Amino acid sequence: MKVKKALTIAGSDSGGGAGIQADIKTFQELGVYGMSVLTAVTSQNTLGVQAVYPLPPEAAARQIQSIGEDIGTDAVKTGMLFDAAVIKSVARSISSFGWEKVVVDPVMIAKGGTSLLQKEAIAALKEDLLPLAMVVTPNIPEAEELTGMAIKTEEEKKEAARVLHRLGASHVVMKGGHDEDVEKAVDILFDGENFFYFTSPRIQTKNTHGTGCTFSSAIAAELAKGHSVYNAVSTAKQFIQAAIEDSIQIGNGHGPTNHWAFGRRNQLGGKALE
Ligand SMILES: Nc1ncnc2c1ncn2[C@@H]1O[C@H](COP(=O)(O)OP(=O)(O)O)[C@@H](O)[C@H]1O
Ligand SMILES: Cc1ncc(COP(=O)(O)OP(=O)(O)O)c(N)n1
Repeated sequence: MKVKKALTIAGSDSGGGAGIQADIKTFQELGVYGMSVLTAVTSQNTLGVQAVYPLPPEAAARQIQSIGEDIGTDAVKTGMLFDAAVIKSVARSISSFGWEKVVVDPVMIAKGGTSLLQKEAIAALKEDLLPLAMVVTPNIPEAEELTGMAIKTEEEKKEAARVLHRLGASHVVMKGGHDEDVEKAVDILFDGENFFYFTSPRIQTKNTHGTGCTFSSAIAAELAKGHSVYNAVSTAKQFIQAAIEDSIQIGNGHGPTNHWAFGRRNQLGGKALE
């Protein structure tokens, strides 16, 4: 059987809603063989992040080497990288294997406010990783950090996308999950020339833990299958919409999105799950 493969380079979320766990579940649901390179272990649940245990940069390099020298991958997604040394090590390893379908989710801060990226690592993210990105997927606060711009209006979002494209990312998706006063969740894709809008109804729920991780890993899975960036983002948007609509009420804080909703709905002809 010929399978497509995707690799996530990210941190572990013990609660299973974000990080490596969200990525692997998404890969599986989208029919892609998932592999993981761990950069940090977090003690985390629906209430937030209780502790972060970063791994040394050699650990990431060695794991990537093990995968690259034997199995290979059709696409890569990066998530929580925590510090500059890990970012540089990951960028070197990705370049050395010549992997091109790279989705960079520039994870900075978890929902409860815990930092998942050191402030001084932002320069490395811009200089070392963005030039390798086929797609970068910032939320608005992340785009503000990366560009140094205050982003409020649609024109500012488009200008930020142009700046990130100039920094080397071939496609930019400006995610609209944080525009809570807007009725729709609007993500804007920029390919260096044109802007494309992906719009869905905003779902009123507190269970949005892991939305960014799930969205970016869905893009990586679709790229691994050979789809265009536009089609990959389009499927990822449908995947995350279903995952939030059918989100899971567990724990006492922000519950996780539902990774099996998209596939099960397709089996049920589009109906929401009971
Ligand atoms: N309440 C919501 N309703 C519908 N879509 C949402 C909602 N919140 C986030 N999204 C979508 O989830 C994806 C991740 O966005 P976002 O939450 O901004 O990322 P992050 O988790 O990195 O902050 C985007 O496609 C965004 O439009
Ligand atoms: C280990 C780990 N990686 C990334 C995140 C951030 O996930 P995200 O999808 O942005 O979701 P929220 O944290 O905003 O719920 C994380 N929390 N943990």
